[in-house]
Amino acid sequence: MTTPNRTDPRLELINTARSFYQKGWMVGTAGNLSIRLADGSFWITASGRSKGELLLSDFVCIDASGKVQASSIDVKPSAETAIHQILYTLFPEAQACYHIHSVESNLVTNFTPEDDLPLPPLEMLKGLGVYADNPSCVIPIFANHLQVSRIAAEIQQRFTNTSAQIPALLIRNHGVTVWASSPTAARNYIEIIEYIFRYMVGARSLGI
Ligand SMILES: CSC[C@@H](O)[C@@H](O)C(=O)COP(=O)(O)O
Ligand SMILES: [Zn+2]
Repeated sequence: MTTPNRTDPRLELINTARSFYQKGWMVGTAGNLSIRLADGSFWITASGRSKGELLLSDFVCIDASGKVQASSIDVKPSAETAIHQILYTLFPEAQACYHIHSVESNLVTNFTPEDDLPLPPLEMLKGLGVYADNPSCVIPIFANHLQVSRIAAEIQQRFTNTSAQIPALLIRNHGVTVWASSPTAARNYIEIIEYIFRYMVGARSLGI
């Protein structure tokens, strides 16, 4: 294993996973996080590891062609690596991709049978890059296939045909994924989209 230094991206992912775990968004082994490096490779959480207590050894490096790098072959990559891979391909500016399983991100996927969920016109949308008066914004919902490669293929198909209004997507009864140009931005996007989902669930329970 390589020796970590202060700029080792795995340290950022360990801290972020612990923070998301404490918020109840990465309980048990749920969710996966990745950071892309300058050479196109990316570090991703290993499959089935407790996200509240990740170690430097709980990561796999995937090279730009999608193969596990030789130094990581004894660790199994996240089962959802194909989703990170396709998002990095679709959005070349993306440097981080975070996927979490909050209760609210599951609940809101049942608010519509359609493959787009309208978001309320909240000020917080500006934090996702939506600047408009009374914005009309949607987040795409994908089916949760057991075969993750099918989810990745449908993401590819959809974003090849339609641009993304916000850097986030939902998988039905599963969770939310964001991509961003930096790890800090990805963390902010997760926190902002979660605030919006919490608002939506609260508003529905109040009947407004
Ligand atoms: C708690 S099971 C969740 C998994 O099936 C999956 O959806 C997930 O997010 C974590 O899978 P992993 O392979 O550990 O990255
Ligand atoms: Zn998941």
